[in-house]
Amino acid sequence: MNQSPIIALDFSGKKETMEFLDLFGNEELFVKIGMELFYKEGPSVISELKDRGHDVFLDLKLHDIPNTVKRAMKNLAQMGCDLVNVQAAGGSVMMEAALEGLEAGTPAGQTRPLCISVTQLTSTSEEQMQSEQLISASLGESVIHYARISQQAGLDGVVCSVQEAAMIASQIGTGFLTVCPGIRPAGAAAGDQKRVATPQQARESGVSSIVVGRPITTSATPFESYRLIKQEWEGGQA
Ligand SMILES: O=C(O)c1cc(=O)[nH]c(=O)n1[C@@H]1O[C@H](COP(=O)(O)O)[C@@H](O)[C@H]1O
Repeated sequence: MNQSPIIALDFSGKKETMEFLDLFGNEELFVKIGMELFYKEGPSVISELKDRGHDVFLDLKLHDIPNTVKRAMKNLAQMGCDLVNVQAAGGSVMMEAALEGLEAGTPAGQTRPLCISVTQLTSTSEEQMQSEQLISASLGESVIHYARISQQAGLDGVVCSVQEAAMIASQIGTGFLTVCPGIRPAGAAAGDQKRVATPQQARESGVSSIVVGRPITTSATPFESYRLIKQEWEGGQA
């Protein structure tokens, strides 16, 4: 998978999104389309981003009964995105169904989008997980458990925080993707994120990919912020 930091394009519409991307010139990016943008613009935003040469993570976090997820994934596979996701809490049968849908929908001659599951949102603390989801295990144990059932279902990896990534690599294997949001350069505001880490900590923990939104999208100089985060993530000098 493309190793560039994945930029979360959490914008309200296409115009704002494209104006933002124009600031990056010809840089080939890995971008993430979330619910806000997709629910406004629909599939056309994916093809426009692909036409601009970007890799696309479509982050809709599917979580429904297996039949519904399978049929939805069949449609998403036809949109040309590179990476999609589901909520691991939907269960292993739902995750298997997601893969079946993706395989059925992938046009002949193309590779199916990678599929990862969200374990515990990076905006969730251990205390909140235990009191609201009534999970008595630790947050780390819950993430590992979800990672294990996701791998058994055939998924390509998980979304987790940097804090759990090394444990997943050692217990599940390094070929299994760990895609980590909650990335904050030193001193940046955490906002609603609870399990945060710097790009350097992400690199040192061996995560596969980082997802970065507001530290880039709300910056006065987005391309410069992206460049610095990428440098720190790759281990170069800022
Ligand atoms: O699936 C995701 O992408 C995701 C999972 C998760 O556990 N936490 C999380 O923050 N995300 C997404 O990652 C992005 C993080 O954005 P910032 O907090 O602005 O950097 C947002 O678009 C979230 O929707």
